[in-house]
Amino acid sequence: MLVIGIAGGTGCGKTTVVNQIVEELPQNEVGVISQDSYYHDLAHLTKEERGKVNFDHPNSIDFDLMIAHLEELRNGKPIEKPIYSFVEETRLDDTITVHPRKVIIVEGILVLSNPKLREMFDIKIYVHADSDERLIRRLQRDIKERGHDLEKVLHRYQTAVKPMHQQFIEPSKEFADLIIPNNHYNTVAVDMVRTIINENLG
Ligand SMILES: Nc1ncnc2c1ncn2[C@@H]1O[C@H](COP(=O)(O)OP(=O)(O)O)[C@@H](O)[C@H]1O
Ligand SMILES: Nc1ccn([C@@H]2O[C@H](COP(=O)(O)O)[C@@H](O)[C@H]2O)c(=O)n1
Repeated sequence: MLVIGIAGGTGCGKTTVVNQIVEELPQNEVGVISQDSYYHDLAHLTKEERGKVNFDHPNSIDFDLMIAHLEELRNGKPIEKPIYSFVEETRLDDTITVHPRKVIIVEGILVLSNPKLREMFDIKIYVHADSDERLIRRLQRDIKERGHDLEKVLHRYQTAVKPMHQQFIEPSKEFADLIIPNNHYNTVAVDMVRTIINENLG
């Protein structure tokens, strides 16, 4: 199994890049695990309390479960991946079965900052976009898709997203084998990653 880790700050385009990579590959050969699925279950907190959690700090992620799941997949076993609701800001009761695949892509803001997880990647990629680009994209996405208002997005950006990016995410760039510039759509880089994957599938 080939395991590819893809990190980068919020709004840099990780999900978009992963979708573009996967789009033209055989569906049953490639699987995706997103760090977003592994936020700790906060069902015991009220919605107001959940709203105050720092979702950009490594402690907000259940890395133990994420690593255990990746190990299971590498051992040829299926996993029950949690489902996270950004609107409710907690895990849902349901899970999704993910089967082992020849290629697994693991994406998320902090996936290169966790040493144990990082060691499991055969290829480490960091997607870069300037912070102003990322903030603009984040504002548009969170208001449209994640049920947040302008004030909430900006407050979170200043109090958690930006400081955690500087402390944990940006420094993890040094572990990358490949940095994808993504201020603009980067089809060349996407094609290159797809070529590497195809070589492994073939
Ligand atoms: N290169 C790009 N140029 C313009 N918009 C982009 C680009 N890449 C992604 N986006 C848009 O930015 C938003 C955030 O992208 P997404 O892939 O969800 O980022 P991430 O997963 O890193 O948070 C989405 O609305 C997406 O359509
Ligand atoms: N309840 C939550 C949980 C997380 N976030 C934000 O998601 C960002 C990471 O996801 P990306 O798709 O943007 O990489 C992270 O910056 C968290 O602040 C949230 O808004 N609400």
